[in-house]
Amino acid sequence: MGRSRLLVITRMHYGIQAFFVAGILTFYLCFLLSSSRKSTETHSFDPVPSSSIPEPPPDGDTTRVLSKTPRIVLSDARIPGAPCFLYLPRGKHDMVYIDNIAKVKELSTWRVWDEPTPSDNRDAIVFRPVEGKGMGMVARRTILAGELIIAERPVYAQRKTLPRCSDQNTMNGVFHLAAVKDLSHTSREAIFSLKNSKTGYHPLSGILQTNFLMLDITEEPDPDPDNQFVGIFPLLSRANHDCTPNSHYFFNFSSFTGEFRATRDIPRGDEVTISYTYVLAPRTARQAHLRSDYSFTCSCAACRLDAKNAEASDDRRAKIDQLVEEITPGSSAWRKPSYEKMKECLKMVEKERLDIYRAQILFYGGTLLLQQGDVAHFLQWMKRAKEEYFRLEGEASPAFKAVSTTLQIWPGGSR
Ligand SMILES: C[S@@+](CC[C@H](N)C(=O)[O-])C[C@H]1O[C@@H](n2cnc3c(N)ncnc32)[C@H](O)[C@@H]1O
Repeated sequence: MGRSRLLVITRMHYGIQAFFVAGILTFYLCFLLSSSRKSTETHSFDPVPSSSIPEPPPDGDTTRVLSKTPRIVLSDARIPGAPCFLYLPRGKHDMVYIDNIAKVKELSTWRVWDEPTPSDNRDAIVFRPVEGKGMGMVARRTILAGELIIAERPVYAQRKTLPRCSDQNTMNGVFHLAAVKDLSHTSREAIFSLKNSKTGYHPLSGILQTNFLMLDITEEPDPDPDNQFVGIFPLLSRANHDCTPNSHYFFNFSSFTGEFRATRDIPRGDEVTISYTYVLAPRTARQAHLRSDYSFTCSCAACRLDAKNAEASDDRRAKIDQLVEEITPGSSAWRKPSYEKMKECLKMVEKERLDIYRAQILFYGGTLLLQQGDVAHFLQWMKRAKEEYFRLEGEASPAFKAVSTTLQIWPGGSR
C-alpha cells in the first residue's frame, strides 16, 4: 500500500476516532462542570416543611429506633418518609448519615466503612488562631503542589434537602440535636467545637450551616439539586476562605473522604485556604455572598487590591468565566473559541492564580480542539489536563479518569 494512501486511511481513522472520542468527552464534561462548581459553592440546606403535622408525642421525642445493627433511627415517626439517621461505621458510632430509608440501608452495606482512609500529610499543618478569622490551618513546612494535606471522613453527612416537620427547624435545633445524639463523645465534641457564624439559629444548626462542605455520594457527580449532599469534617471544616485559594477540596467517593490538596507550593507559615464562593464572580458579588452566608468581610489579597488593580482582576475573572461558559458542553453560551483565545485565557488563569480553572480549560478546550481537528494541540492539552487533575484531585477524580481513558485509547496518548 502506498504511503499516501496509508496516510489518508490513517487520517480517516483519526477522523472517526476524533468523532467518537469527542462525543465521549462531551458526555463526561456535562457532568463535570457542575461538580467542580459545586465544590466551591459549599454550605447550606433548606428544610422542606410538611403540610400536615400531627402533634408531637407528650415526651416530645418523635424518633423511633428501626434497627440496632446497623443503628438506624427514624427522625420523626409522625410523617411518612421521614429521614433516617444511620450511625457508621457499624458498632463504632463515629459518623451519622441522614437520608431516606432506602439510601440509608444501601449505605449501611458499603464495604468502604471497613477500609482505612488514604494516608495524608496532616503533620504538615497546625490548627491555630489566625488574626480576624478565628481558627485556621497553617503550614508547618513547605507543602508542595499536589500534596494530599488531609483526607478525612465526615462525622456528619446528609442529603441537602430532606422532608421535615416545621417544628424541627434550625431555630430550635430539634432535628440536628436528635441526629447527633447517638454519635460518639469524640465526634459530638468535634462538631460542637466548630465555629458558629449564624445568628438566629440554634447553636448546633448554626455550626452545621457554617461548616458544611459538599459531598458527592454518587459514582458520577449529579447536578440534580435533590441529589446533593453536605457533610461536616472535624479538620477540613477549619479551613478559612480565600478568593485565590491555595488548596482544593475534593470529595473522594471511593474512600468516602473529603480531601484537600495544595494547588501550588504553600510556604511554611502561610495559611491553607479553600474557596467558599464562586471565585470568578466580581469582588463586590463575592464579598456580598461571604457576608450574607458566612458573616465576614473578606480581606484576602484579591479583595485588598486598589481600585485600578481590582478592576483589572475582576475583568480577568469575568473573561475566564465567559470562556469557561463558552467551552462547556450543554451551556447556553456554548461556542467554539479559537485556540489563541483559549491560550490567552490560560495566561489570565496564571495571573489570577486560579489553578482549578487551568485544569478545566485544558480539558474542555482540549475536547474542542479535537472537534476542530487540531489533534496535536488536543493531545498536548489533554496530557497537561491529566497532570493538573491528578495534582488537584488525585486518581479518584472523575475528570482525571476521563482524561486518562481518552489518552489511553488515543494513539500516542499514553506516551
Ligand atoms: C468553616 S469556618 C472556618 C473555620 C473557622 N475560622 C473556625 O474558627 O473554626 C467559617 C467561618 O470562619 C471565618 N472565616 C473563614 N474565612 C475567613 C476569612 N477569609 N476572613 C475572616 N473570617 C473568615 C468566618 O467566621 C466563617 O463564617
